[in-house]
Amino acid sequence: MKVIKFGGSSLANGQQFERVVNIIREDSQRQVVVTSAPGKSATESVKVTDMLLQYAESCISGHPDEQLLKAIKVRYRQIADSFDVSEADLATITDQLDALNQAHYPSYRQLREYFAAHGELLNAQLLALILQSQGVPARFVLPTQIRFESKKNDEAVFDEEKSLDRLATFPVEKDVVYVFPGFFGFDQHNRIRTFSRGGSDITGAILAEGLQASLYENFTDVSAIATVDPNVIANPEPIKAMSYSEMRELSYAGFNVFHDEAIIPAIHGQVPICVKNTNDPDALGTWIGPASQLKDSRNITGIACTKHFAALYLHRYLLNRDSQFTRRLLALMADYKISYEHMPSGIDDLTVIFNRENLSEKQLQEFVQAVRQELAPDIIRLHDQLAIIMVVGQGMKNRSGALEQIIAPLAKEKISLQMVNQGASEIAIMLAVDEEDAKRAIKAIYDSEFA
Ligand SMILES: Nc1ncnc2c1ncn2[C@@H]1O[C@H](COP(=O)(O)OP(=O)(O)O)[C@@H](O)[C@H]1O
Ligand SMILES: N[C@@H](CC(=O)OP(=O)(O)O)C(=O)O
Repeated sequence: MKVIKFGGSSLANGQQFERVVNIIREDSQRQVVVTSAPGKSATESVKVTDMLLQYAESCISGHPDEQLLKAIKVRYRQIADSFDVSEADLATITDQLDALNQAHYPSYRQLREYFAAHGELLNAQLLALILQSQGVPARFVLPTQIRFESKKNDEAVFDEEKSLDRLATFPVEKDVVYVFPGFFGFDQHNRIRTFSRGGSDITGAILAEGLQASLYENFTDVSAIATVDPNVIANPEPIKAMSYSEMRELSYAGFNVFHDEAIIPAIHGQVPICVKNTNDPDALGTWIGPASQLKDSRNITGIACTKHFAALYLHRYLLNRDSQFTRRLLALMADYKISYEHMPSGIDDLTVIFNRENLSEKQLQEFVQAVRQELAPDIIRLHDQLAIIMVVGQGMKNRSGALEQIIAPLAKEKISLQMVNQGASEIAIMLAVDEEDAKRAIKAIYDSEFA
């Protein structure tokens, strides 16, 4: 049995749904289907999830945007119109949108999540109806198996163990196609909670693990994962195969074609993943699995980049002897809700690199001031507007000269390197450069390996 997930671009309109139906019918092993909400395509410029979140804000403000609600219904109607879905059946779906603003929610956060989840909830119901109308024995499944724990601060934490327990008793009958909505599940109070954005990939992965699928197929709008984000460099080399660890490093560092947290259930279940293109289903796509099964591994598999980082450099004589220094720094970071990404250190120096995207300038300055006061470093320096480039490759493991090969093209291009970390992960090298140099740096490294 295979789990097959379709992203928002694959389910954006009626034409895309036709392709999806054909892909499901083509292989009788494709029995567990996960849907995203209708996304963007050449003709649709907005994701339904974003429309629902905007609608949620209008309801919170006390002025529900009825035009927007209508526009969301139109998205589902346009899909239904491409098939044989009756008015009555469509109404069972769109009526659920009318009910959104009538329910009571424990918090605004939960209201937003509940509204957003309806993008996938309704799309899965619609796909099940469409499959049935085409003679496929499809069943919609409310994902009560996907479990979250709502914490005191209202955060929802995914509970893999409880989810697996529930999935262990899920009966997969021969020839039946099960359609699950992605992106959300239920907490201990049986209230809807969602993953972070792009989280339908995680639903697919946990179903693949829990139902012991032979393959997790993830259908999107590119024929393979490329060595570099195609929005940064045009027509980059495709990656035919890579290890779970390579994919996790690359997706965390900026390849948002696949959610980084979706790798973990796949690893636990040892289910290989194949990323494929709904618009070109015969293309081989990218295979992701255990490193031991890779036939050959290049020095560099991929180069990912994320902007909006800052580095705080601290210097104090004999800093390494002060066992409390790092602990107090991390406590301050927790107070400001900043989580660090990298922390290279030396005898007298420590740099902490963090994503500052959700910090205002004022919050950032307050944090720096608090560090100055609490820790009294001899030198404190903030380097803002950094881009983090992760160069990832299974082939770099235990290979001397890997770092030199990556850095040499940057020196040639006179790009100044703010930081390098070839730390805990033996398959990834982190480079920090000024944001304005990021694209040139990626191109220089890419050209030296692939051009
Ligand atoms: N390295 C990469 N290789 C391929 N696509 C990438 C890469 N990095 C980012 N992307 C982007 O990811 C997109 C697919 O992800 P997404 O838009 O979330 O699709 P879906 O709608 O299927 O969930 C691609 O169209 C591409 O713009
Ligand atoms: N629809 C949700 C969840 C998701 O996974 O979407 P997609 O598969 O289109 O990335 C989002 O937009 O975040």
